[in-house]
Amino acid sequence: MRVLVFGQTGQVAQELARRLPAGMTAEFLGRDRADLSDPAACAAAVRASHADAVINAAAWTAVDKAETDEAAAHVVNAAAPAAMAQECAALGLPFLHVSTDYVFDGAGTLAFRPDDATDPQNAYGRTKRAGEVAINDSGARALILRTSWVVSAHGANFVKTMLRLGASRDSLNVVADQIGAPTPAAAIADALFTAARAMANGQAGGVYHFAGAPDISWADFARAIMAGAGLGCAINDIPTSDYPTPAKRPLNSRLDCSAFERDFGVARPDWQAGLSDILYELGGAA
Ligand SMILES: NC(=O)C1=CN([C@@H]2O[C@H](COP(=O)(O)OP(=O)(O)OC[C@H]3O[C@@H](n4cnc5c(N)ncnc54)[C@H](O)[C@@H]3O)[C@@H](O)[C@H]2O)C=CC1
Repeated sequence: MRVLVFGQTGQVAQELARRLPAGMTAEFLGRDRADLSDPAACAAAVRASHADAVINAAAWTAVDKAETDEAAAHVVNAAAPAAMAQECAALGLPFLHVSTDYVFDGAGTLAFRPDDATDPQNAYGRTKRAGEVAINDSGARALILRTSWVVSAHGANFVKTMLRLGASRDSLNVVADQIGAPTPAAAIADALFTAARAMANGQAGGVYHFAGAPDISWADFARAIMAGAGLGCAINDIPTSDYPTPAKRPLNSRLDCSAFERDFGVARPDWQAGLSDILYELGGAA
């Protein structure tokens, strides 16, 4: 089975490259070969690929920057995936796309289910939601996998930020009223491959949630990182209101992942084990 992947240097794309299952080959398109600012070029890349399935692991992920450049983020997060999906529909290929908890408003304390009403609270979330809608409208057999708080040993993410700051500070203030789930990029890669194979064998797609377990606050996650890395940096709980950012973040990022486990047999990954693997890879484990 041959898979075309948009993305090469991102967290999920790198784990897809490292975790390619036996019996699958994959071609990875970095920005140099497929710029998502050019949707027609993305459609052409799908057409030229002769793949059995297409995975989009590339996205505009600069959440705060999207506030001031929403039009450009929209092209990358909505118009380009729409073009990919339309081409997949024309060719009869399964299309797998990664989306985000930020499509929800973050209200309440219950876990969001895939069919709950969306109401993004920031520009990034609006562009990602627009991508979902366009993919659904494309007629492609598509799987939209919403995830949250992606972490890995590469790229920019919360684990690496905490390790950098924790090495030089005695204490850090971290928001304690945003609850969600760290999700190892490695687990997302495995989930995408499982779903791609199932869909190539005829299984239907849909909108699914996939996030690590258990749910936790950013502050408690920071404590787990410091403990795992053997750093003595103390974490002080602060409310979101004490850490203003250009883009509003949802307080409740809990995702109900039961449908993905039911339909694809993949349970929520244990982020604590994933964190240990990341710290080991970075050489920072105690
Ligand atoms: N990072 C996170 O915490 C979360 C990420 N997601 C979603 O997960 C997916 C994967 O995210 P990550 O791997 O963490 O992101 P990342 O930021 O590590 O990687 C994004 C990739 O997209 C590429 N890219 C950006 N603009 C491009 C363009 N114009 N043309 C071609 N490539 C372009 C980047 O070069 C990079 O390789 C994305 O769809 C993202 O929206 C969802 C929830 C949380």
